Amino acid sequence: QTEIQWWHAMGGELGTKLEEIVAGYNASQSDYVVVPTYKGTYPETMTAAIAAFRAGEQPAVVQVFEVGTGTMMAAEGAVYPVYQLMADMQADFDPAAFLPSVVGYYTDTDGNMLSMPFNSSTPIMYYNKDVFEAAGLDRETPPATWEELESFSRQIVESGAAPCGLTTAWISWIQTENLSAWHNQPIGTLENGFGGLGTELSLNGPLQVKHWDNLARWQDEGLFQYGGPTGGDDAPPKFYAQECAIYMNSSAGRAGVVANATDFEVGYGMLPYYEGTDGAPQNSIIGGATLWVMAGRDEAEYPGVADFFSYLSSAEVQADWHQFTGYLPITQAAYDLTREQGFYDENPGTEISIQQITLNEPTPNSKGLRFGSYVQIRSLIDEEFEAVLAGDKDAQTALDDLVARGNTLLREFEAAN
Ligand SMILES: O=P(O)(O)OC[C@H](O)CO
Repeated sequence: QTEIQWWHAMGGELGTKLEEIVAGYNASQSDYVVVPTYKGTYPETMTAAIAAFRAGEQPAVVQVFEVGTGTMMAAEGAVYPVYQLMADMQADFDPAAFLPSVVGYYTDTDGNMLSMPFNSSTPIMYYNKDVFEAAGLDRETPPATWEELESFSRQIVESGAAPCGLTTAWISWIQTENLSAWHNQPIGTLENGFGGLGTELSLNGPLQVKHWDNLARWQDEGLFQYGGPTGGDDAPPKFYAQECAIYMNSSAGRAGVVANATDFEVGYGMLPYYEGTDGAPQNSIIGGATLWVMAGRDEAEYPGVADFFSYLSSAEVQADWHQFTGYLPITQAAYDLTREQGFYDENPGTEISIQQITLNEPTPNSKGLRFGSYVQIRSLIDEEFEAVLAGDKDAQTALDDLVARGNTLLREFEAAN
């Protein structure tokens, strides 16, 4: 049997489910054994894979979050593009089977799919229906706008129903990148970087400034609690423990919510938008990750990788993964199967992610982003946001600094590629 190493970043309930899927594949045939290894957060997993490649110790497959796409695309020689692998191995693979918003993110300018969609998400809102009711709010109505979210949070805190209104995962992905797409605002030139390496960041506009200033003010007023940098690991427990009544996270935060938020009823909603913003709400953008195949492994492994990918994208496996985790059904067939199985009717709120990502035809501001060195730029986003929370800078200064620092990284990346 040929072993295939798969490095991934799925912890908690998601990691357990991933291992279950791998076990299902390994039991389904006897030529290959896929060996999954958890390598930490998305940035840690990607950094580990790049370092391993330099040392000649790369795994055959690595899970890379969506914002690593620009860097991986530029790493020619280190990756074996998926469209090429599937053609070389004559594997069962139809890019048209995937949802358009997913395919668009991972194809090159010639329309070739470079990595294998596996876990695509989008951020949504979760809220505590019981706390809403205790605060005198309608338990069936989540806030639709940021203005409502502020007043609901105030009512929740002032009534004593919960000590905090809002917490959120991912300041970068949710409160900056998706905030912008949802309001049809750019975060960079050249179609958020899709148009080429000469792109510059532009996420210091009035919308982003207003939002970061609001989050800092809401923190000072006791309405908002920060969940920490990168994915914001401190946010989920605040929601589970009923400390914060409203929580934003990946649609795949659902697996954790189902397992841990067991003492109260959870409601789901779309992301809020600022009243009176032209074009809002637009559509949210995808997150999550895809599987990149690394070059330089023993040739015997690649047919197995192709076979495993075909298994992973089958409607049954995808529908099961989608239903358990909250990740999007990445193929039309998995979406149809899930609906036929009655899952959306039996689990209200589980279709919000798909409705939100397809709410409107994506614009150049809302189809996603593609920047080199974006993993580092995300760290800058966290750093500058924390400076605003600490009262060291106002949001305009922090976002101006972020643009300047990020553009330096983009110019270095452009020069190196
Ligand atoms: O938590 P995930 O897997 O939905 O990913 C969230 C972000 O897209 C990561 O960049």
